[in-house]
Amino acid sequence: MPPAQHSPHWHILGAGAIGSLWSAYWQQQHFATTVISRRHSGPRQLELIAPQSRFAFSQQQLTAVDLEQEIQQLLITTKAHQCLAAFNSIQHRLSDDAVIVVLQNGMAVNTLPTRAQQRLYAATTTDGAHFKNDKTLVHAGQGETYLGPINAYAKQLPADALMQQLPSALHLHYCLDIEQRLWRKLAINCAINALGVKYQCRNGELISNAAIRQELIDLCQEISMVAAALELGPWFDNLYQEVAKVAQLTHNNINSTLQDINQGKTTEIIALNGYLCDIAKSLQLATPLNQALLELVLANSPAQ
Ligand SMILES: NC(=O)C1=CN([C@@H]2O[C@H](COP(=O)(O)OP(=O)(O)OC[C@H]3O[C@@H](n4cnc5c(N)ncnc54)[C@H](OP(=O)(O)O)[C@@H]3O)[C@@H](O)[C@H]2O)C=CC1
Ligand SMILES: CC(C)(CO)C(=O)C(=O)O
Repeated sequence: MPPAQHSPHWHILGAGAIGSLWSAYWQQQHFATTVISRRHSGPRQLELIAPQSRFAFSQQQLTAVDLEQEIQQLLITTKAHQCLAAFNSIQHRLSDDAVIVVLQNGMAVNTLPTRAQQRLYAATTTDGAHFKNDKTLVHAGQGETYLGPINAYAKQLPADALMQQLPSALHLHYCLDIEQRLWRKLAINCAINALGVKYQCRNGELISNAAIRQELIDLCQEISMVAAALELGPWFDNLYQEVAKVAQLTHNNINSTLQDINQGKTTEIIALNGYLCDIAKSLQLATPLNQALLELVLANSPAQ
């Protein structure tokens, strides 16, 4: 079926696992999408294996140089440390009133030099997606995605106007406190990921092993201290309990930082514990546990 008339055309910058997942579901709804790739131009045939469905889809790929069309709607799903460079590579193609959604871990969304009337949103997800091979994408866990406005112009657009453009197969929630949600995810990742690297363990062992659990509790206290100084709210007061719930729910997971290291990839650690340590420093707070874990992960990572 051809794309519905007047349906939005989404460009996806960072078509790895999450970006391709969104592109698959958009295509299922017959929305036009274009993937902006660092390396390739041309079509790509893929298959999505999801909890409730399985279907073939294709991606139209273009490099930033080959882009001709003005971008009106942009989803950014690079890793956090890739976000600014990726954004800068396509800036000139963005319309003055483009809608930009940044879905990734960390806070890089706050560094993007958007123009005054561009609408900037951030999103955070507990969906799980990975490529089984070059052509097969797996939507491993149906999660929840929270999305909300970052700048004043985005706040002016009614939530429905944006939500009806997004894939209906995903569990999406519009929220006005998206910064708070990003911080929650950041705190959870700061607690789980580097410690998982230190002990080379799955998430569940962080709470089932008494010695590691004590380290996790201490780490959570340090993160809560920073959150308290930033007045992020009572959710962070019982951070260990929140982290333990996530570790339990994902007990069989190898966290994404450990996976990146195992695959020889650059990790997002600078955007996680690195970001937290920088904020703490600016508040004159000491975060020795986060700092030590940051250094440990960097020492185990390929060049950042
Ligand atoms: N996968 C998951 O289950 C989850 C992921 N997340 C978060 O979502 C974000 C995306 O994760 P994920 O999809 O797994 O990551 P991937 O590494 O699979 O995807 C990132 C993509 O960005 C591309 N990219 C990087 N720089 C550029 C650039 N300058 N121009 C164009 N493309 C670029 C990469 O392309 P190249 O091939 O060229 O490197 C890659 O395809 C991360 O922040 C992650 O933490 C959150 C929850 C779950
Ligand atoms: C929640 C958690 C820790 C699940 O593994 C994650 O987001 C990650 O691995 O980055």
